[in-house]
Amino acid sequence: MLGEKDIGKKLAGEQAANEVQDGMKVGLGSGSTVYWMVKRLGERVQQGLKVEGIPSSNQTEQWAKEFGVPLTNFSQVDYLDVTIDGADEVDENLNLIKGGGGALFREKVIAEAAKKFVIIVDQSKVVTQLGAYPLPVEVLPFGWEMAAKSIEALGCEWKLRRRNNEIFVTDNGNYILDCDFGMIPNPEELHKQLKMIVGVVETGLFANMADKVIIGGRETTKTIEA
Ligand SMILES: O=C(CO)[C@H](O)[C@H](O)COP(=O)(O)O
Repeated sequence: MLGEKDIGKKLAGEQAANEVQDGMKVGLGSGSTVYWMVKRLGERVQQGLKVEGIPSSNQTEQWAKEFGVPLTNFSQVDYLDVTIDGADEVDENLNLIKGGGGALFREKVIAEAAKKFVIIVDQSKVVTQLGAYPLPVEVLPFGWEMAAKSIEALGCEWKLRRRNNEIFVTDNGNYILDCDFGMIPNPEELHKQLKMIVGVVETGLFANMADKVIIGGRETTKTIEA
């Protein structure tokens, strides 16, 4: 049986998939909310919907194949009609923290490539200000310790992400630093500062990018548009 959060994720994911139109090129985000979106999209493909997706992670690629969503890549298409992705936090201005699953770099690429960027979350992800969730920052393995020192100097405590006692390695072969900055009053400025640091590949701050957020509750969804 699904818990309350999972019901919200499923409702939001399915609604976003239901809004995809015939012929669209779709950026497929990552995470457990995206799972429901890809599953529903696959059902619609079986019913005749024509779409092509670009996945943002190996896991999403696997789900797309499992559910029968046709895939393409950036050598075949130069834009996406819509990208649908989850988030770890969403603030009142639709700024996001992403990267809990470690797919933030590819997620940012498919978000940038899309005419419309739609976020799907359960109610628990909505906050007044970003920062309770530690900010994921993807760094190159070579000299990551140097990048970590520079990031720390911006005022955070960081942890190198591990999984099963091993260093977590992204689909791009990089590491993730989970950075606790406390509350983040200016996400765009912090993102810019982090991107200046040598070795930082991408940050999980998605400032002023989302066009629409679908929030799944226990029984219904609520939509906020930018
Ligand atoms: O940014 C992400 C992965 O890098 C995910 O979209 C984010 O972590 C939300 O995941 P979930 O839907 O499982 O809560």
